[in-house]
Amino acid sequence: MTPSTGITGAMPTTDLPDHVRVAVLGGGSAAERLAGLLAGEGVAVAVVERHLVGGECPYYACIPSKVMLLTAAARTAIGRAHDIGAADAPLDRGDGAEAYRIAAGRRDDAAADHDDADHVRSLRDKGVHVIRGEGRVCEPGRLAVDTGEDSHELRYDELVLATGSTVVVPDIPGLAEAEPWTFVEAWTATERPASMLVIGGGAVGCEIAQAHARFGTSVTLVEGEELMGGGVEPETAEDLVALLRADGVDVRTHAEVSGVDAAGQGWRATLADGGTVTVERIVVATGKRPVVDGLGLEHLGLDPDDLADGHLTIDDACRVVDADHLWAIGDVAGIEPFTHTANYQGWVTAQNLLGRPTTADHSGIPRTVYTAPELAAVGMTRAEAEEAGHDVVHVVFDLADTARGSVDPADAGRLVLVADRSSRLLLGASLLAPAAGESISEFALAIRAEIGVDLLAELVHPFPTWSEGFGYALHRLRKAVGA
Ligand SMILES: Cc1cc2nc3c(=O)[nH]c(=O)nc-3n(C[C@H](O)[C@H](O)[C@H](O)COP(=O)(O)OP(=O)(O)OC[C@H]3O[C@@H](n4cnc5c(N)ncnc54)[C@H](O)[C@@H]3O)c2cc1C
Ligand SMILES: NC(=O)c1ccc[n+]([C@@H]2O[C@H](COP(=O)([O-])OP(=O)(O)OC[C@H]3O[C@@H](n4cnc5c(N)ncnc54)[C@H](O)[C@@H]3O)[C@@H](O)[C@H]2O)c1
Repeated sequence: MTPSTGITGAMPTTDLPDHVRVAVLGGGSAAERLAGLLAGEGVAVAVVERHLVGGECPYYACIPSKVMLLTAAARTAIGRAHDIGAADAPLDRGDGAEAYRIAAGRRDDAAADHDDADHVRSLRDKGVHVIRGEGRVCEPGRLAVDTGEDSHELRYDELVLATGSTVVVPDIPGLAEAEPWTFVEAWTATERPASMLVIGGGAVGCEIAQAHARFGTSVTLVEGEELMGGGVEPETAEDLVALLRADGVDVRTHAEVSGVDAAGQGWRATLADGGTVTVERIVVATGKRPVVDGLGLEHLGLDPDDLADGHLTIDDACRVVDADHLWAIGDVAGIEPFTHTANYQGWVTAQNLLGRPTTADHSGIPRTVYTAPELAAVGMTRAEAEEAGHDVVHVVFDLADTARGSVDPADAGRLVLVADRSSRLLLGASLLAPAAGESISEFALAIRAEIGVDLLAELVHPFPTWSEGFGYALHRLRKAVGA
């Protein structure tokens, strides 16, 4: 399914500027933050967007997924309340179809029915030129923008690439014929499939799997490695597996889909171990790559085929290395690709373009999977810390061993903390707990501000919260680094 796009607020081509100080290619989260800040200080800035101003986050990604996950969690809470005698009506787990439809209505309201008029208005009110069209560099200092009606030439002094990322579809025989969904279809569909195979167990795959399972879809999740592809500590990845299984998801880690073929009204996936899974719908959630092709970067001396890891290399001011007057922010820069990073890099770049030298520090950027409970991580895993040459110590703390855990045992996951023995600094944290995305900021601050484990261990946490357990874990970590 291709969602409808609200092409509203289009600028008449006669009003398009010929020259701006800063041109921003792509109009997602990163661009909105940057352009708004620059225009607010009187800089002539244009944003060129080929689809929806606001990018993926408000319409297809962060916002719709969180509405569905939160609604699914509320539905599960009703079931639990019934189980402990606090609610009369039992949850009919067999029929989530109607609940899904209602949730999808809320979701589409939150996504403004894929109409970007508010985002366009907000930018224009700040004085940003919003140009609807596909942009590409035609020579240094010039962009050609295909507006659909004609080609407009826009001259710029500085160019900021904010073109985001695109889904990577694995090369599996027969998969293309099955017309697999990506996150776009999964988070815009008005009906939920009866059964679904999700390929890839990163944030996208886990969020899709849990929400759909909780609305009654029969979900199988196949991940080639551990869940989250090794990006979080193994204990919290195991907790996530247990959580999804408790929701009825058939989780297969270290598994591979070797082929897909038609089976009745659906699709049969054959796994490398010889097993098969037959489903109505296949969803691909195997990662994304930066959008660097077709932007005319060769006119700026860059060859997209030669980029390390497929993304542009930026310095700590967000300037593209080995290019002049070129900056990159958000997913296209390939560093901690989240909306909060896009916003942060937009701010850093704005400061630099405004003549206030500012460096980006990506050390304390949190990563959260919004399952219920949430999985959040920041900094390095112990494997990454060892690889980086640190003298690593780590502790694993079970949050069930807290007063809060005795009150709410179903939600207790684990906290893993990683520190460097010689510097006595925290290097990383992975946490599976309710609202982990909120409480991970404590560890993000510690990493970013280099607060040592001795002081952290003396912080007093409220009783009886999950964070009380952080105190116990930090005391153990202090002991582990030694006197
Ligand atoms: C399912 C899902 C859920 C997510 N949930 C979260 C979450 O909860 N929290 C979080 O922090 N992050 C989340 N993310 C990540 C987040 O969506 C991205 O990191 C963020 O949106 C990146 O912003 P951006 O501005 O770099 O890119 P985008 O939002 O992708 O914007 C780039 C824009 O550039 C445009 N463009 C590209 N090429 C051209 C061109 N040649 N001319 C004109 N326009 C062009 C595109 O149309 C697009 O609108 C999620 C991602 C997914 C896929
Ligand atoms: N809550 C959030 O902040 C949030 C939510 C969703 C997405 N995102 C962002 O969106 C981007 C894309 O997320 P994603 O989950 O698609 O990508 P990802 O790269 O984070 O995870 C992809 C997963 O798929 C696995 N995989 C790859 N190929 C496979 C194959 N052929 N078979 C089985 N497994 C395979 C990988 O091992 C990995 O675990 C990321 O940058 C992510 O951070 C963020």
